Amino acid sequence: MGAPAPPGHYRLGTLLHPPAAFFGAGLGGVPGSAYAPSRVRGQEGILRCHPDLAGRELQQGTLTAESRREQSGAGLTSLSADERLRLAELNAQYRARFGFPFILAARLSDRAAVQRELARRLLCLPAQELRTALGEVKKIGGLRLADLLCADPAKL
Ligand SMILES: NC(=O)N[C@H]1NC(=O)NC1=O
Repeated sequence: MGAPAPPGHYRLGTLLHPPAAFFGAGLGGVPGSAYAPSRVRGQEGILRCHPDLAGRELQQGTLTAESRREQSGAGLTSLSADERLRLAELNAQYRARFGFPFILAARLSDRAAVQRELARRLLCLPAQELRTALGEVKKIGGLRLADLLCADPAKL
């Protein structure tokens, strides 16, 4: 057994053996109850398990291997100091506005698009943003699962 994941991380295992909240309160959707407070709390809890893009964990080298690979693929490991600062400011504004970190499937993006998308989504309404962020979590999980199964993500 390895060391437990540092706070603020989710591990692949949590995507593959998720708590009931992941599918029940989290990503599933029973029409009519989608905005019950406990459901929203469960969903936000899932989002808060994600590390910031180009955030502290990346700088400190404490990201999971999967996150590091994804963030590196989007060019977030080779940002200039200015780009890093700008992203940190936007991440902080986003977290202050929505109460959870900005989430994007980094493997489907690049450094310019990450910053553009972060600035755009900062202006969205909270309920809409919650849906978008959960959609990104699904994409990240789907891509990781496809890797494990050596499958085409579009066919999962
Ligand atoms: N905040 C955030 O989106 N983090 C994640 N996204 C991704 O593709 N890998 C991550 O670590």
